[in-house]
Amino acid sequence: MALEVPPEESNRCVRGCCRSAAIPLHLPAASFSLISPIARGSESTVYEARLRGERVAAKKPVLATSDDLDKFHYQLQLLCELDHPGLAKLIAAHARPPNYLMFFEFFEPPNLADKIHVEEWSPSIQQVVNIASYLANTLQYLQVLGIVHRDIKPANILLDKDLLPHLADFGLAMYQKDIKSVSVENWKSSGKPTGGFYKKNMVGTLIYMAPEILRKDLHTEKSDVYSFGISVNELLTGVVPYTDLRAEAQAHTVLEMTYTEQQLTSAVVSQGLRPALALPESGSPPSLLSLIQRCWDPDPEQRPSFEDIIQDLNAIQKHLVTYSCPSPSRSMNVSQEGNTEVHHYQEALNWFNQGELLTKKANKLDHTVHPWFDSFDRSSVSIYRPTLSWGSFATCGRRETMEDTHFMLPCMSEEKDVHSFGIFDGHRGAAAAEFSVRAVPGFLKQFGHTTSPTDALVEAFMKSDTSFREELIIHQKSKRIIQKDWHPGCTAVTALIVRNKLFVANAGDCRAILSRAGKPFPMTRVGLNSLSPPYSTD
Ligand SMILES: Nc1ncnc2c1ncn2[C@@H]1O[C@H](COP(=O)(O)OP(=O)(O)OP(=O)(O)O)[C@@H](O)[C@H]1O
Ligand SMILES: [Mn+2]
Repeated sequence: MALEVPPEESNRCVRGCCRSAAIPLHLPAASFSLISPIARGSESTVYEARLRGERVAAKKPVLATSDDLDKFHYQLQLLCELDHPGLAKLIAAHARPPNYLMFFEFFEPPNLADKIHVEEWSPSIQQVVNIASYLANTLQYLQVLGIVHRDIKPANILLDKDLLPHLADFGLAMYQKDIKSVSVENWKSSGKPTGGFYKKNMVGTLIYMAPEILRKDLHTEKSDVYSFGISVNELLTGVVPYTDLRAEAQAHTVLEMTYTEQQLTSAVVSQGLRPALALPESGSPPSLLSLIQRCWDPDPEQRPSFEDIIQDLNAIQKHLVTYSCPSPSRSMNVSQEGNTEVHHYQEALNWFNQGELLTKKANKLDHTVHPWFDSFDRSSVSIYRPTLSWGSFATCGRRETMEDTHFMLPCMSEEKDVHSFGIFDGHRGAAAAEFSVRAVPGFLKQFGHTTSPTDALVEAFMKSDTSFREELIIHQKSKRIIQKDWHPGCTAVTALIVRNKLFVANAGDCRAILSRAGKPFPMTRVGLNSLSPPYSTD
């Protein structure tokens, strides 16, 4: 086998139907090796593997028929189109005989199912809402692309080290348009659906399957909503659906002893049987329990869309955050808002999460160098080390809601001599300020490994600005933001202290003032997007 792959062949599969500018689809044999199996399914085996020295997960499908091969190419085409931080990312594939393999970003076991039922992990309500919310965002992304996943369940959800969920297993995923075309074809050719049609369309895992799927109707986004609801309840209760057991090993036996497949199917379809809902005594907010019940409504039309789900979860999350960690700005927010129930539609999006998600993705890179310290003379042993104290106060002013945000990150990186603080003053709503308060420090950490402090600040500002605009456009396109001509923004000021140097950056009219021996010293110029030269803190 050739060691090198000609460049024109590296980004396409053997048939030429799968192409990607970014993902190599034809690898030299020497570039990868399979180490040991992680999971064996009926359709594929997943291995821990190495790809160009990196630890990855390799999925090797069982390819027994030409139909299996078609499915592999279909899945690969679909995966090549996806790019979202909430997914287990495809990083390469080998789509040529004799080896058909897909390589994914590696996630340390256990997956969410094993975490709940083998480790018997009991997440807090906050953690459940967080996971549900990230997952709903990912599913919303798929829905905008017209994709249904068709196998949402905890075993297909992988966790990163921050316990954020990444959706995996696109073995059954399809474009909604293709599901329709299958049905039309079948009706045309035989006048009624064939057995093959039933088999092809009735996929997924029984306990997570919506009644319409069990009735052999077509799968829609709302069938994914159903499986999502069952999964969130499972996370909340820790119990395998339709059993009262936490540990999976016995649960399967109990499930089989209690119901045959047909009995369970008919109970779910005709008698509205559902898993036992989490109890309010467990601390689950009633709004969360009602959301789960709406997700598993027998009528798909009555189930919320992922858009609705995200909106509900954001409201729940806000409530939880407000009560579990009151901060000056948060509590101010509550007292100012009182119990007004008016929610602006665009505020239903969780901009904090959006900003964080974005930088999380890139922060995975493992860096060792830190050029921020390069500008320091290492020979000067006795450099001045400032003693830091910090605090914040926020007040809402005359507005109805708080539109300003801030972050305080003393000792922001592994290097304890780096500290950062920032304030964002929201304009036309809090969206940009909420997004930036997570995005700017995220990007600062990221760029801190490649550029000088000044460049890192410039880059962090610019990148947050462009990313926020991109997010806005995406959500406007997906109709999560329906308000026309809405242009939220914010001004910003950030202070970055690296050892004994202070760097200040501002955009717009946020000001930083240094008090030097009681004398005010302006660090920023109002109205200009400016970066101040470094000031020695001594
Ligand atoms: N990227 C990954 N990193 C680490 N582990 C993974 C990864 N992808 C999959 N796994 C592990 O392998 C298991 C099976 O993966 P996946 O669901 O993609 O394959 P499958 O053959 O379709 O499985 P099944 O048929 O059982 O649903 C997952 O539950 C997870 O534990
Ligand atoms: Mn799976």
